[in-house]
Amino acid sequence: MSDWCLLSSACVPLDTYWLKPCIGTKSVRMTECGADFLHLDVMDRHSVPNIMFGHPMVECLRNCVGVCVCFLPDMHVTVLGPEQWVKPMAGANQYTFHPEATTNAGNLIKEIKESGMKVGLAIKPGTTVEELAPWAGQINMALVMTVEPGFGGQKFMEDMMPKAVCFRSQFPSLDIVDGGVGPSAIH
Ligand SMILES: O=C(CO)[C@@H](O)[C@H](O)COP(=O)(O)O
Repeated sequence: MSDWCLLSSACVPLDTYWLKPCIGTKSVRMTECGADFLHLDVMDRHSVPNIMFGHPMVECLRNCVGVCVCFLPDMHVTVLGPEQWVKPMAGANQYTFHPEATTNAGNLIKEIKESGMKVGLAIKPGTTVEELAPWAGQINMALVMTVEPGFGGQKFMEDMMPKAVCFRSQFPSLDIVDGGVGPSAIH
């Protein structure tokens, strides 16, 4: 038997040591610059072709950010079976899911509220306002996606604006757009 071995050090980016210098510091900076809350994209590769954040991140971020600023994360959950992550994410401020990903949006809204979180409903570019409207009276945020979910840095889809305008006129406190919002999109 040979007498050597390789030593591999685990780098789990889910403790404050790893998070604080990157996401933690950036989150604090965004809040100091005027962001009202943090929007954390949760992706599972099945619902969108990307993987991002998991529920342990809520706790870790709270530990490294919460001491400095008011920690109000909105978890934008773009996964198959969004029901399964409600309890693990119960420390977040808001749980935003896609009605396209569940067969029982009404029940999920109830579960999220019972877990002490606000409710957001997000619609992909291909989903109509009509699919979200029936829930408008029960939610805190309607997220009209202005990019296809999955990646940051995409171009703002101007043709989604009629949906936002429609929500703003019917439910003045609700609509918000997500994706590609930068100086060129704000006019
Ligand atoms: O939910 C998503 C993408 O799936 C969005 O939240 C984007 O992550 C927004 O990124 P930017 O367009 O602002 O870079």
